[in-house]
Amino acid sequence: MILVVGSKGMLGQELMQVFGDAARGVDLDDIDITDLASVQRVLLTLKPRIVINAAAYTDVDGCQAEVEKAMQVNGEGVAYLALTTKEIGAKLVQVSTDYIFDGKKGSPYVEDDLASPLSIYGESKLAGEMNAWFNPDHLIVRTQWLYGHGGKNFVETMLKLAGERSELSVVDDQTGSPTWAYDLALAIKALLDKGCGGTYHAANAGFVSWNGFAKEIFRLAGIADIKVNPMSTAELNRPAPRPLYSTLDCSKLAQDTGFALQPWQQALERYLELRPAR
Ligand SMILES: NC(=O)C1=CN([C@@H]2O[C@H](COP(=O)(O)OP(=O)(O)OC[C@H]3O[C@@H](n4cnc5c(N)ncnc54)[C@H](OP(=O)(O)O)[C@@H]3O)[C@@H](O)[C@H]2O)C=CC1
Ligand SMILES: Cc1cn([C@H]2C[C@H](O)[C@@H](COP(=O)(O)OP(=O)(O)O[C@H]3O[C@@H](C)C(=O)[C@@H](O)[C@H]3O)O2)c(=O)[nH]c1=O
Repeated sequence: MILVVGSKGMLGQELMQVFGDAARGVDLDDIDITDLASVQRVLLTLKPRIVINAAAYTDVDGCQAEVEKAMQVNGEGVAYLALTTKEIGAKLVQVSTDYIFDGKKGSPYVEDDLASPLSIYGESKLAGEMNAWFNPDHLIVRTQWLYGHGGKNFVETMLKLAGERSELSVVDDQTGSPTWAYDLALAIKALLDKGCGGTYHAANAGFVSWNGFAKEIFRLAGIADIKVNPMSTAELNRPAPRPLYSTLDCSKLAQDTGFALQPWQQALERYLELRPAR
């Protein structure tokens, strides 16, 4: 059995869809990953073969203010999962982020590039990656700019704002690859099907700025009566610094599994098509 921890989250819900009957899900009502006794109770009872950790504290600005919570959920929680999965002979899949990089490389990041997080969220997720190594049988999958059904995300925020305003300012100096959580779940399945371990990057193909992403969301959603103005990250002045260029090179994933994520525009189009039904 595959245990999805954080199964009610945005990625967790897609993992439950993709793995179907092979998966069982737990979330905060059943397990608190910051509590070793809770992790041991659930894992020693259920004895999964694989644990996918999709639980995290993902509010990037929130992490900047709540450092201890960020380190506990995104860092220590992973240590507890790694130690306990090792104890029961299970594999640990840890989901991580482009925000472990500083965005100064100027070209897509490969798995071995040096991590240098700018924010507390990025630091806590890097701590989580390192803690995953407590279980030698681990798979770390880094992704970025996720959106999906049933989650708070940029696509849903833009569509909501379009109903309230006629003009928006969106940053045009941060570049990344918007990634559909469903496609990421398929990539994780492909990696597990091939028995892969170590670190992989998985994001939809191509890249864009948040501003360009917003414009494409409105174009595909048929929303013409909204103006999207450019804005710099400095002008937006959010509490947590973000990397300016953090696209992920996903060729290792393609080489080792034969699976490549579709271009981000196609994924977004499909997501918007399916959205009313979900
Ligand atoms: N969202 C994004 O843009 C990106 C996300 N990622 C990574 O992908 C993974 C999935 O992210 P996403 O689906 O957006 O996350 P969500 O925030 O949507 O879901 C996380 C889930 O974990 C639960 N959770 C929080 N704390 C604990 C805890 N202590 N014990 C057990 N469960 C807990 C949350 O419950 P509750 O809601 O009640 O707090 C929620 O159900 C994370 O590792 C994230 O860092 C990587 C790159 C981009
Ligand atoms: C709502 C809004 C956002 N923005 C900007 C702020 C930010 O730089 C960008 C996206 O906003 P978000 O709050 O969705 O971004 P953010 O929380 O930084 O998203 C990140 O989340 C974590 C969990 C990750 O791991 C990252 O890969 C990334 O997806 O758009 C505007 O410029 N105008 C707006 O009206």
